[in-house]
Amino acid sequence: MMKKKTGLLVMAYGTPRSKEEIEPYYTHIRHGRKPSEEALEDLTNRYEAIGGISPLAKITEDQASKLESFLNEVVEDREFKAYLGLKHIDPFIEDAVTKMKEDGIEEAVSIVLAPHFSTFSVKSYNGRAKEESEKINGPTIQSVESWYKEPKFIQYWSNQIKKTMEQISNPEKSCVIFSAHSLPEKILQNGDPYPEQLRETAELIAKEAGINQYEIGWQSEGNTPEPWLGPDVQDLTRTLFENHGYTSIVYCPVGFVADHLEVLFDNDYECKVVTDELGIDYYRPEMPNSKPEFIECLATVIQKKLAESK
Ligand SMILES: CC1=C(CCC(=O)O)c2cc3nc(cc4[nH]c(cc5[nH]c(cc1n2)c(C)c5CCC(=O)O)c(CCC(=O)O)c4C)C(CCC(=O)O)=C3C
Ligand SMILES: [Fe+2]
Repeated sequence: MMKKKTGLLVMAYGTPRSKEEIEPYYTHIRHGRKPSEEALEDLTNRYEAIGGISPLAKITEDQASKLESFLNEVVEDREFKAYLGLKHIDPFIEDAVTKMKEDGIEEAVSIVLAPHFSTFSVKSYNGRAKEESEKINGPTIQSVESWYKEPKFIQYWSNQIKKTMEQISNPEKSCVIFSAHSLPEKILQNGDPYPEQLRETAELIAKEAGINQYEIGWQSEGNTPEPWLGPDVQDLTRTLFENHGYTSIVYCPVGFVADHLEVLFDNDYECKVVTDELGIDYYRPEMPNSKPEFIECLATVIQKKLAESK
């Protein structure tokens, strides 16, 4: 059978690969404005605290290449080639689209390695990809908009929670916090679906895992004067302890898919400072990374997208 060559555009946030790359990366996040010495030092120290640099670069590459292999095993009529396109560091999203064009790819499918749609995140990834392909008369791109309720994703987290609950001696006094990256509250004015999608993910996972003590929290908010979505996971931990006397908290940062700064620092360090202070137990199930069941989940999402246009 003739296999249709298909570009697999895998988009992700990106991370510095060395200490030297922290400044240009941070400058890109800040729309070209250099960070102050102080802000740069603060970010460098946070990377230092998780081992010098983030494991994210390697994990993202691994996720993309495993997804390519998996799809090539299960899909008979296509030959996928993965292209990594990053938001804040090279290879940028535009670089990936250009490369696909150079490689003679006419048809592509894209996915963002973040489950929930927001105008701040997924919309800008997909917009940049489309804009570039229009500019260079490049491949047509079918974009996955969100995959926060894909049953295999729900299954992944519910299995992780069940495993964690087995380690807890009195699970009836535990609470699960489902979280995602906070965004400026102004997204709500335009009816952004992001908070509702996180709520839906949480409800589906809780039902599947058979838990009824859970809350939604927000984490990693930016350092700007405008209001951000709350409650913040650290504040929420204190409130939950005061109101319910929970003896353990299970942090599930379901808005992310890998071990990176937001999880390894904002959860594993910052939230743990709070649970230690309160004298309660901290749990954080394993992130999906490139575990086979997660790669299969992403492949299913891609296959469903491609089936829509048949
Ligand atoms: C929605 C969202 C996701 C999830 C969806 C997605 O994955 O797309 C995400 C993921 C990530 N964010 C990351 C890193 C950073 N994000 C920052 C700053 C910001 N993030 C924002 C949003 C998001 N970020 C926003 C609104 C800002 C404020 C500046 C702005 O308006 O754009 C800053 C600046 C300093 C600071 O504030 O800490 C850093 C270093 C890393 C890599 C970690 C690593 O290297 O291990 C990852 C996966
Ligand atoms: Fe971020």
